[in-house]
Amino acid sequence: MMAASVRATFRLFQPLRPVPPMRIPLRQPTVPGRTTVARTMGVLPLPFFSKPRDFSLPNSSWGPEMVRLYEHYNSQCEVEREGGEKQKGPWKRLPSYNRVLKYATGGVYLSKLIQSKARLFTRNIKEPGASFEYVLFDNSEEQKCVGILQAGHLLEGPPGFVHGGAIATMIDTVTGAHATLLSGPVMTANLNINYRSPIPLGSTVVLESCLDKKEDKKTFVTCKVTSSNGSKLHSEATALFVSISVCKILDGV
Ligand SMILES: CCCCCCCCCCCC(=O)SCCNC(=O)CCNC(=O)[C@H](O)C(C)(C)COP(=O)(O)OP(=O)(O)OC[C@H]1O[C@@H](n2cnc3c(N)ncnc32)[C@H](O)[C@@H]1OP(=O)(O)O
Repeated sequence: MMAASVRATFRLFQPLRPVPPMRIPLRQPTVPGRTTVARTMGVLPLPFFSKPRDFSLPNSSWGPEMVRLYEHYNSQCEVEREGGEKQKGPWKRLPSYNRVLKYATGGVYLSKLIQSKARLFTRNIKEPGASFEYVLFDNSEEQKCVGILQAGHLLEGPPGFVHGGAIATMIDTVTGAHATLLSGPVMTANLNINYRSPIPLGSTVVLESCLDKKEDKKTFVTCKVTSSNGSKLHSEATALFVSISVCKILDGV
C-alpha cells in the first residue's frame, strides 16, 4: 500500500523535489516558558518551507560560451506563433536540485544520518563555477538530450585538463537522465568511453546523448562530447541502462 502510493509519486524516477529534512536540534537555548507548539516550530527544519534551488539556471560564474549555449537551447523551449501566442518548443530544460527524494533506503546499512546529509554528486560543491556547472535540455521528438558543461578548477586531472572520471560522471549524468526520460527508472549497467582529446579546464563543452535502441528492459544510448562550437571531438561513449522496478529502489536491494 505504502509502496504503491510512493510509486505513484515516484514516476519518472523524479529526483526533483526536496526532501523533507530531518529534525535538527535547536542551536539557541530553549526559552523558558515556551509552549510545546513553539518548541516544535523551533526544531522544524527551515528548508522544509523554502523553495529548492534550481542549479541549472545561469549564475555569475558562467562564461560567455556557457551563457550563449544556454540561451540557444533555452530560446527553443518556448516559441512564438504568428499573432504573438507562445507555445512549447522542441526543447525542454531539465531543472536540477542537489537532493533527491529519500523514499529509497539506498541500502539497508545506510543510516538516517547519512541519508539526511546525502547530496547529488554533481551538485555537492557550493562555490559557483568551482566544479560541475551544467544544464540539460531534452528534445523528446528527436530523442536527444543535450548537456552543456562548464568544467571548473576542482575537476582537474592532468595539469590544466579535466579529469577523466569527471568526464565519465557527466556522460553518465546526461545519458542517465536521457534514459530515465525514455524508459523510466533505470540504472547504468555499462558505460564505455573513448577519450579522444583532452578538455581544457574552465572550458565549455557540449554532451549530446542519442537513443540508439530499446530492447525490453534495455535502453542503449550513445553520447558525444564536443567543444562548444562542435569543431573538436573530446569523447564518445556508448551506454546501456537497464530498467529497474521502483520496489528495487524502495527496498534497497
Ligand atoms: C529527469 C531525470 C533525471 C535523472 C538523473 C539521473 C542522472 C544520474 C544517472 C546516474 C546513474 C548511475 O550512476 S546508476 C549507478 C551505477 N550503476 C549501478 O550501480 C548498477 C549496478 N547493477 C545493477 O544494479 C544490476 O546489475 C542492473 C540493474 C544493472 C541489472 O540487473 P537486473 O535488473 O537483475 O537485470 P538482468 O535481468 O540481470 O539483466 C537485464 C538484461 O540486461 C543485460 N545486462 C545487465 N547488465 C549488463 C551489463 N553490465 N552489460 C551488458 N548487459 C547487461 C542482461 O544480459 C539482460 O539482457 P537480456 O538477457 O534481457 O537480453
